[in-house]
Amino acid sequence: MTQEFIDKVSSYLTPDVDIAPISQGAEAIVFTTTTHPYLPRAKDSHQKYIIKYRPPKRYRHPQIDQALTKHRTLNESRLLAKLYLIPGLCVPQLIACDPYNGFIWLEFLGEDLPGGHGFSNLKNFLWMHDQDPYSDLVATTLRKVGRQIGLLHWNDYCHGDLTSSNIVLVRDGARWTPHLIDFGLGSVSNLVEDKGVDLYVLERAILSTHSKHAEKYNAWIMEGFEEVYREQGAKGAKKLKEVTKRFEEVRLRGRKRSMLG
Ligand SMILES: Nc1ncnc2c1ncn2[C@@H]1O[C@H](COP(=O)(O)OP(=O)(O)OP(=O)(O)O)[C@@H](O)[C@H]1O
Repeated sequence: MTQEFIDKVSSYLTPDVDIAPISQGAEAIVFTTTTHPYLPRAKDSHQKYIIKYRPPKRYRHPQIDQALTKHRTLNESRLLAKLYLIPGLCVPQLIACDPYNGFIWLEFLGEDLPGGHGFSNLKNFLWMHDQDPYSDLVATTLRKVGRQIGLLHWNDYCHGDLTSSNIVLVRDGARWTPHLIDFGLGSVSNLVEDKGVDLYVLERAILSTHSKHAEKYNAWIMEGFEEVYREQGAKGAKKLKEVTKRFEEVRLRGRKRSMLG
């Protein structure tokens, strides 16, 4: 992560806002902060927030770059605000958005897993349980992951980059509640194609990182996903058929593609 960006962000936010970089992706630099954008700091509070910043891309024409940053920041913020209102769906709460400068402030989710297993995203959680992959805890958590995706799709939203790192687990006693993060490529969509691709991307992600147990893991995710649709009666069952059929087609296309190289 370049110091130049950190200094730029720090001077824009003023020194009153502490920032610690945690990730630099293709799109954005993500920081944690203990400062809320407009509430006073509670005494002894260890509350953390996320600041997601889309830096300018020098290779783009400045005006196009500004317009794109504004569009993507707004798109992600709007989606999060709408998704947060869907009962049962778990996404980070949107705290503030500065689309012209490419900043989003979010609720911080998750924690460090015990035993140095890293941050509590689904990928690390599955690594942590590599020795007990068929435990009730793993099965229940993966079904809950499937339910989150089911709820997202049933409400006609698609994620666009559904990997196991973009599913954060929040501790709830001895259990975990999956939350979906990173809606930078998300969309409002009723297209079965988009839903099939979401399911395929996650299936591939799990296959590539947890190949030994991937079949079982993906089956549990699909159980949770299907449950949500079936709860909607005949209409849900019909839509489920369409999505799973397209998922199978996307999978076949993916196989052909990987055979051809
Ligand atoms: N609300 C959140 N709570 C906790 N951690 C978060 C949150 N949002 C993002 N992160 C952390 O920051 C990382 C990057 O965030 P995000 O995926 O939104 O950015 P990105 O630039 O689109 O990333 P990438 O290009 O790698 O997909 C996440 O993988 C996660 O570890």
